Amino acid sequence: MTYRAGWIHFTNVAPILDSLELPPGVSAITGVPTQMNAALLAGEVDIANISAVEFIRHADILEALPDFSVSVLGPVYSVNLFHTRPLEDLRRIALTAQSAMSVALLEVLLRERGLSPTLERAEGEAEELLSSGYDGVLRIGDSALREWYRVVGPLTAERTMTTLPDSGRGITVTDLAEDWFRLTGHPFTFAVWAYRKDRPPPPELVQAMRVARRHGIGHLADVATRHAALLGLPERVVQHYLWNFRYHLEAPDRLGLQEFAAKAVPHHAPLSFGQRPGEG
Ligand SMILES: C=C(O[C@@H]1C=C(C(=O)O)C=C[C@H]1O)C(=O)O
Repeated sequence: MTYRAGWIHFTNVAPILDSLELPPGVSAITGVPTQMNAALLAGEVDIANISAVEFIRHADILEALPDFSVSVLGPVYSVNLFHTRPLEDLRRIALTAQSAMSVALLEVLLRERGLSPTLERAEGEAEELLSSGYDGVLRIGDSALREWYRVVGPLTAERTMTTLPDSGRGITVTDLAEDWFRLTGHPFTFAVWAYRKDRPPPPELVQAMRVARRHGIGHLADVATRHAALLGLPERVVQHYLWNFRYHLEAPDRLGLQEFAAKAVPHHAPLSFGQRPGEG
């Protein structure tokens, strides 16, 4: 029987997925986070890089690979709240239907501040939604990265990725991963590679993923050049964006994940991870 994978193929997973060669007997489909979350939970795929919050919510039936994640310490650049008033004054926020993780993170960050604006699902570009009745817009992934750069860019000799302002064109951009870092001092884990406990991946697939990741990270400049062209962004932006991710679910990432789990899903089942290479 074929083993079925579901990949969220945003640019941030390009260093793992672009050069992945699926072993015989493994097939793959792609989609946005909410589609892949649903596909895994419905049993339509056997493994997927899903929103970490769904892994936490379904910790009774899911297990995660022990050494794969999409995490960051500090800003992520592609999970953004675009807003036209200070956070404290926001009344109506448009959420993206693509994401489970960023919505759960936004809810935690608002609750920590004692804020309760109206949250509604609405698609479209942040700038358009901000001029049609919303004072905040949550966006993720490649389009959020592009919109962030349109608002706060361009980079110059003096303005680097770490010194760009957080506003432009009358819009402020709050990077949710950076806000999480200010609140907790921990990394934030957006995605883990989860599978149903009764359908663990064949070892050849996990090994192929490790090989692909090593290749991607070893050739990050090439990956960035290719994706900068696809995204229509400067190479400098995409190289920094990719370099900034933590792809190995290391101890600090797990700490951040546990802390998020305690805040967002208080009564979750214990999180389970497969064996690390060389363990057991
Ligand atoms: C950081 C990102 O990570 C993604 C965001 C997800 C979500 O918001 O549910 C899910 C998987 C991640 O790969 C992003 O795409 O901007």
